[in-house]
Amino acid sequence: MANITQIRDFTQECADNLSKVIGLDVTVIDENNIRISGTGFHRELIGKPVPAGSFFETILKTGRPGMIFDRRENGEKCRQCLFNKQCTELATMGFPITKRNKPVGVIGFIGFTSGQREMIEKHARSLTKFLQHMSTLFENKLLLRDLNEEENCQVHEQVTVSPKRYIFDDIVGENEGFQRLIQKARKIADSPSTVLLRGESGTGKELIARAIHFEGKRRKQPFISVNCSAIPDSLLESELFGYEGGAFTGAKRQGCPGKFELADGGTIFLDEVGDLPLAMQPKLLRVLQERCIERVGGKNLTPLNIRIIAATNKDLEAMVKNGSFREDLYYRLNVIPLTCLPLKERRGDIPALLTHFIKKYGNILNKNMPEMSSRLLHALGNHDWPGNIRQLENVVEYMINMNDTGILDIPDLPDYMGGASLKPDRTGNKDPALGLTEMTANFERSTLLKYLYSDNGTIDKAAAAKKLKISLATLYRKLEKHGIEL
Ligand SMILES: Nc1ncnc2c1ncn2[C@@H]1O[C@H](COP(=O)(O)OP(=O)(O)OP(=O)(O)O)[C@@H](O)[C@H]1O
Repeated sequence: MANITQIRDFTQECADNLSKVIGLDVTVIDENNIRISGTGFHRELIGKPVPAGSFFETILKTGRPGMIFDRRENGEKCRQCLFNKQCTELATMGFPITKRNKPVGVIGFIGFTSGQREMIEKHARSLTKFLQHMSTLFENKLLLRDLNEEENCQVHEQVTVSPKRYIFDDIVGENEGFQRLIQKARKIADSPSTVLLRGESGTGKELIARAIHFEGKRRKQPFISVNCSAIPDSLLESELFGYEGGAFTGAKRQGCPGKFELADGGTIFLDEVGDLPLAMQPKLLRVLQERCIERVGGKNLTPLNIRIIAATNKDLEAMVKNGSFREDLYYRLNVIPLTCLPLKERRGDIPALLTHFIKKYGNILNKNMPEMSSRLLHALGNHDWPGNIRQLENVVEYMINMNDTGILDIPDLPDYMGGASLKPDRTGNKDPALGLTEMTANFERSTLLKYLYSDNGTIDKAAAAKKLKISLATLYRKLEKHGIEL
């Protein structure tokens, strides 16, 4: 269950803005008497406890708002405070922040000058009302967080409000095409425009969607991920758009917000958007066009401020042609198309990805970082990777679990990798239907890959050319012919 400390970025942002507009200092404390936000003098005290016996502590204990117009005259309210003698505040007012009727913090205004003291006295009523509204806003924020966490654990695991924060620096890959993609993604992180991520499964689409969100202006707001293909058609509409109380049998009495509402202010990631049933497509189109939603069983439109990032591995253009995907929706989604390259087109990134995953799973599984034999590196560099980076990651996780020699090698590979076919000197001639030309090309490709890696696993083109008795220029030509990017 969320506590006020978890929304301290938000409370600080509110405190800063309020202070700027109203001209008083603002502070917020949590249920343990720790100052979590503050402006002016109190900014320096964030993270520290407020003095024992303070006026704010009393508000927290009693759950009742209070004010001191002039500390010099109403001194009795501060008598218990340990800081009483040194305190330079002239006037103050505080309002409890409650969650389900229980005080969980206090928000208050403070005046240090006589001008500020007069302001508090003169506008006491409206300032109290204002603090009350702020307190309600914080409570709503906490309740929404709880709801998100609750939803996260519910039946539809595919719909997540995930805390996984990725930034572009977490994304591994030096391949030129991949770097171009990252540059474009960085450029549009702050923009509100819709993004359509394309690419095979496991190529990093969600990772990039998260990095766009967490490096953009919306980073402090929710990132809601929805896998459109995993939610039964009958539930999809209420999951996405929410429902009003009594909208259908079994509906919660108070209704329920949908994922679009939960993403308000932030980003919704619609994964597998190509699997959205035709009947749902006009509803998504409406959100894209009008930026508002209507709950199931509702009569009102709710305006939303959301960024939409969609992803698919489907051939949407072919789907538009055969009528299974609406053309108008396709164009609305395809504003900023970004394509993630399959691993086979960026094999040069395999060593760096392997190192990255070895480090990751070495840490997770609490094992010393194992090394990798160069023949395993050759073999993995040469594999087809139909499951792309996700498959590569799974293979590393499996091997680290199984290995106890400290050096990962071919025998550590999972059986489903087809052990023998991964031997480093494989020719790739598994398919009996291949003709001599393809067999020769496959052999040439795997030989190039085999020789490119030096014994310590690094790539050495000059040494490879020398061993293969070809010039460096010929080596480059062949690498290009086989689409090997290093
Ligand atoms: N460039 C990368 N650097 C580090 N890890 C990566 C990279 N690309 C993908 N991964 C990892 O690979 C896994 C799959 O990535 P992700 O879920 O983003 O792929 P996807 O294209 O969205 O897959 P799907 O289409 O199946 O949903 C994740 O664990 C992710 O962390």
